[in-house]
Amino acid sequence: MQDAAQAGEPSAAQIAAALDGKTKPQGSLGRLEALAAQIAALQGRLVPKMKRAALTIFAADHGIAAAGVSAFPQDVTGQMVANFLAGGAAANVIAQSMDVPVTVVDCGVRTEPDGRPGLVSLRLGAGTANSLHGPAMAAADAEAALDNGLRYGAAIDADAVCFGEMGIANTSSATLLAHKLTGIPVAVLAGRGTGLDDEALMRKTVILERAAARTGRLSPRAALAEVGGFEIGTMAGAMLGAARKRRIVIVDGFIAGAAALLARALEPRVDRALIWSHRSAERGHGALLDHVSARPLFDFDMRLGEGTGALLAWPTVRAAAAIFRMASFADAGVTERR
Ligand SMILES: Cc1cc2ncn([C@H]3O[C@H](COP(=O)(O)O)[C@@H](O)[C@H]3O)c2cc1C
Ligand SMILES: O=C(O)c1cccnc1
Repeated sequence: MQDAAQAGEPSAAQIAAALDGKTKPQGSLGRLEALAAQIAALQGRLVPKMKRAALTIFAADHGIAAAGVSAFPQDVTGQMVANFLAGGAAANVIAQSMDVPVTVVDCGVRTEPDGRPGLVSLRLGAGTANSLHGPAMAAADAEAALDNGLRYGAAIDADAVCFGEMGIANTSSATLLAHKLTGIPVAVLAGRGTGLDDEALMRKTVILERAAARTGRLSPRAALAEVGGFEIGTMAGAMLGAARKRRIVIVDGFIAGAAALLARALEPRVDRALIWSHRSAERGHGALLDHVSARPLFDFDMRLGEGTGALLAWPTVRAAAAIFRMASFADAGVTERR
């Protein structure tokens, strides 16, 4: 639902009229026009500013990794954090190709990364506990993750924020969180993650169904505490913080999608800031997107995370904002349709 425009800001009708007055057949830029309208409504101006994007990668470890739900060992989380800081990961090279700066936020990697430029510490511990046996984190840590994220997200100096994540076994935490928030069955949401084979996926599904059965219906905050992750909670808070400052939030894949579900559950108005970048190849992502009636911009069979999908959407978001700078029929002396 479109929010009512605030005093002095263009209404949805005024934004639509501005787009319709540009030198093109009405609606001919298709979904780019819908994106443009969303950006103008969020910023409350007819010529929105969309110059700078920034990527943040939220990283943390997950106790449920001990249940054998990932194809990779837990140490890879910390090793990849070092790789991000050295500039060697997929997210780094894609971001660099677009001049987008990268920040890594340590939300609770098992072994604390060495302080390096580009690293922000919002650590809540050395990873979560195994949610198969008990709560992943204390209620106070869930609250702290959201608060840390809120402050961090509000302080990012960019017109659009891309959020990615790193955390071995976090497709499991995202599956459980999305299940608790939406009621979509675990078996629909659980996927291959880093590359489980058929048998390992069956085992993962059984394990996650057991973990889900440990608790009943949960509030959003309780769901984060019971089955979530430090990086997922911090990212959800950052989505809220950035959206409150009227920044576009470009949502990445399955795990970021679960964080967005949490952010929406806490504050439905965040929706006006969210742009769902891509449909991940991770099994449950389609069901998650359908649940929020989101139609992502593209489907590249990607299933990496790190914010790689969000980054690829950035040039399209920037181009969408630019169409407000087109000449109108009147400005350019172009004859309008009969
Ligand atoms: C080398 C490597 C780089 C990654 N970059 C993102 N992920 C992705 O895979 C993980 C989730 O999958 P699962 O739940 O199966 O562990 C997350 O860290 C996610 O960001 C990676 C995974 C690996 C192995
Ligand atoms: O869609 C994602 O974000 C994803 C999928 C698999 C593994 N890591 C991330």
